[in-house]
Amino acid sequence: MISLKGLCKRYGDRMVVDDLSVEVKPGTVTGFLGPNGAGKSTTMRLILGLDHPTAGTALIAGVPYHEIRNPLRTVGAMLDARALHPGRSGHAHLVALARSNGIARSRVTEVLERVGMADAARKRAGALSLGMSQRLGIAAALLGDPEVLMFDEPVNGLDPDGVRWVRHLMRSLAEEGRTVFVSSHLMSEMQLTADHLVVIGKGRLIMDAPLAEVIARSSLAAVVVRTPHAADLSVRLRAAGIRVERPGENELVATGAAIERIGDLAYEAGIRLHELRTREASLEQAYQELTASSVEYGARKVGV
Ligand SMILES: Nc1ncnc2c1ncn2[C@@H]1O[C@H](COP(=O)(O)OP(=O)(O)OP(=O)(O)O)[C@@H](O)[C@H]1O
Repeated sequence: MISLKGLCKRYGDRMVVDDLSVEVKPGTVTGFLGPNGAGKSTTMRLILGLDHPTAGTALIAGVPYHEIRNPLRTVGAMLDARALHPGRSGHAHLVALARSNGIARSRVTEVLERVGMADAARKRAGALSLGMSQRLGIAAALLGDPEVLMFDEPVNGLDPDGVRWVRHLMRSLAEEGRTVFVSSHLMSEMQLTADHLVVIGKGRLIMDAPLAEVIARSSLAAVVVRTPHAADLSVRLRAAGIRVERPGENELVATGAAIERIGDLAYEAGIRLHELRTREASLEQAYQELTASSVEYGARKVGV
């Protein structure tokens, strides 16, 4: 579990993380979304004690990072896959990390196998492709078998196979009961990976809800009806306060009401239906609506 309470970070006169209160729960993949500069990486850095909050707290398993006795065994993170000594092999990097954290050397082999790079880990880190560096960064995060995992843009620059692999890994880590907190700009991928979403804009919380709810709340979510009496039904639905569009002679699209209500109103009016279905918005669409007013390459100025 990761708990943020009133978390704030100010750089100069900019509030880049602004009063964030969120609980990131175990057993789920929580996607962390927001436009460029929204404050996602800063929030992750604050959680990992790499920066000090201006106000508020960030706790992992109930304690601030600097009070965790065995950090690598409690939380694993990949913030920047390229942050490795380029001359050292991936294997040597993990062995050093394991040694300095009291983790058995056998665990290095285990995690390298889990990320599918048992062989490539013998190469110099500087000679690894971006995809392999990402895998190595993920291996390092998994080394201490931690209950909490954080990944900043883990699929950045990966090919479709790599993206799919990361998705399955995130899902299996959550199924093992771990807390998985992952940022990404790839909405189509997040829609397939995350159970829950935390969306921020200009450092502030915009949404903290299950993925399904975020998508259902989109104004583009609608009920599509096909009926030979579309004109009659439109009148009935509008009278009931439902927004209706008529894209075709025998078709209408209703928003702002559940599918059951549309079906009941049609039944009560004795109107025959040939089709009644929901139209889901994509996460991309829902996200664009949510963040429309936050897409700006700057944060709120303090006191403004
Ligand atoms: N050390 C720093 N000093 C001053 N400003 C900073 C510092 N680190 C980040 N910022 C600023 O804080 C804001 C938030 O940056 P951050 O990297 O957390 O956003 P992000 O949501 O991760 O963005 P992206 O999606 O582009 O990675 C940006 O305006 C950035 O320029």
